[in-house]
Amino acid sequence: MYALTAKAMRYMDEYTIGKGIPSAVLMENAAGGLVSEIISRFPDKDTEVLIVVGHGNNGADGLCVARWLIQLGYVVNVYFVGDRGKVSQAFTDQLRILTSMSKSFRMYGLGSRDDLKILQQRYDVIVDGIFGIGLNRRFGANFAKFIEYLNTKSGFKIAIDIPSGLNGTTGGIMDAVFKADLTVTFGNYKTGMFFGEGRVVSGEVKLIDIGIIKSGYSTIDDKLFICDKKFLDDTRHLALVPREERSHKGTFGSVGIVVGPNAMMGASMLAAKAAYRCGCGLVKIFCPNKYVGYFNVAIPEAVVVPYKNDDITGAMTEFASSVDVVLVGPGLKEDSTGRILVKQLLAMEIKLVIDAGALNIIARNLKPFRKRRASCVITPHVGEMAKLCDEDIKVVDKNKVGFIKKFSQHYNVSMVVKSDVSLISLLNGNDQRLFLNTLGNSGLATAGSGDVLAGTITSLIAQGNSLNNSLIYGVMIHGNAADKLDTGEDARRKMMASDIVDSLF
Ligand SMILES: NC(=O)C1=CN([C@@H]2O[C@H](COP(=O)(O)OP(=O)(O)OC[C@H]3O[C@@H](n4cnc5c(N)ncnc54)[C@H](O)[C@@H]3O)[C@@H](O)[C@H]2O)[C@@H](O)CC1
Ligand SMILES: Nc1ncnc2c1ncn2[C@@H]1O[C@H](COP(=O)(O)OP(=O)(O)O)[C@@H](O)[C@H]1O
Ligand SMILES: [K+]
Repeated sequence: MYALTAKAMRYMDEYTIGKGIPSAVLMENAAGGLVSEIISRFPDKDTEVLIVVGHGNNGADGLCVARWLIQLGYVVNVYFVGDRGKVSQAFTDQLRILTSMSKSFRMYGLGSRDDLKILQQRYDVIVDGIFGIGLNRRFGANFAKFIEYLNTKSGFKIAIDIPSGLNGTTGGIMDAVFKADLTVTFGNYKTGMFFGEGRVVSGEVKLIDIGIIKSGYSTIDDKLFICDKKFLDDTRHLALVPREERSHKGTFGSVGIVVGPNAMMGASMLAAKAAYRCGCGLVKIFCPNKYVGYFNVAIPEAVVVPYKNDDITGAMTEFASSVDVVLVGPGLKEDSTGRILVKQLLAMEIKLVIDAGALNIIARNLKPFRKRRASCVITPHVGEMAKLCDEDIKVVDKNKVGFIKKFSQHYNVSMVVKSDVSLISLLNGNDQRLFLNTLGNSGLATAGSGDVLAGTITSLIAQGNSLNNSLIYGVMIHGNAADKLDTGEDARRKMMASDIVDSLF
């Protein structure tokens, strides 16, 4: 299941229609899905429903929903807020069917001042069919005022396909936006529901299968595969190597964590704990002599390998060669020793997870990264990604899909760009696949949760999983750990990185 841009979704609609499925059938399927949602939440036939329709196919969906509800015996009023001269063919067809089947039906909002009273009534449910994915420009003050008026009304608010005023691709708001409690979306999620204001204004999102023909996806470049709980549960056992019963600690691989001389030690400690919690057999920590005692106390399960400042490179080569995968970056300072450590690791033929401070070092000079011999994955948050791309953070944040796509291809690296909805790019030769993670919650917005993710991914690699699977399942398992703790707003408020470690698996 994908999230698509508005343009790609229109293409998929047209592709499906071109394969012989009439638009009216898609619309009937869409309305059927939406009506089922209303019935399950409002089974009482006395429920009063206001459906607001624009002149396009989103409005046509609204008319189709009205017909179903009227037939089922609900109390329904339909209010038109479009341009009468521009109604779409589907709108005309749906209106004709509706008026033929329900002789007493009357659409309000066509000019009579009395119609305002209909709008001002109290409704149990308000359905928004003003704009869908056809919204392609700002709509100005009148529409904005109307939508804002709807937002002030009481009643459960349902958006058809996407909330009117939300840009289906970017999540930006065009003048005003309908604030939905529920969005019933058709065929695929729209990318705009996950970016910008999208998550907030869409409310709960229900995806309805309307019969879109799947072969059309193959030509769409920017599709984002959705990583949700169902995908994690259904595929985890297929993607990750099983834990053998006939085993010893060597069976499950070793993680090496490189700690710099002026490090924030807590970050490496969290990563080390997460690595153990995710099942690797051994965690080794390469750190300055002066830190040995702290690590021994904080994480007695780890093997601490101290180094002196006079032979860092030799000691590190030996250390990195003694483990299955190395993690560098959490807590790492951008000083001269940090730079030496990163440069050295990039030059080695090892498996490497690069995070945080190490990414900032790489961003200053991308040449060694481009020429690296290490097979690696990188885990920047949006700020680190902006540095890597030498761009303003706001510019990157607005077009994360574009930046991850390009960077991942250009530097031939699988990666995640972390945020409230993380994006993942997996490379397999020339094949690039993009994913959007929906697991996790605002409890993760706490210092150290990125270190826990880095430890999680590194541990999965140590156990023999591919870099790509470790990256994507690491992100999902990390988000799921936070979701397991999420019993409500207070639980999200008090969540700390250490709690997330304890909730892994
Ligand atoms: N094509 C199909 O067969 C299907 C379409 N469906 C529905 O159709 C919707 C898309 O319909 P449309 O493409 O007709 O467009 P919309 O109904 O989303 O947009 C409304 C109309 O407003 C116009 N418009 C755009 N921006 C405007 C602005 N700023 N001010 C004033 N008018 C503006 C557009 O030209 C369009 O005619 C989907 O969101 C979905 O609800 C679904 O029923 C699924 C099947
Ligand atoms: N609001 C949120 N909803 C879901 N996940 C979040 C949210 N905020 C942060 N995260 C996740 O938490 C982690 C934070 O990582 P990062 O920014 O590197 O933190 P730190 O450097 O403090 O460890 C990422 O995996 C990110 O996707
Ligand atoms: K809508």
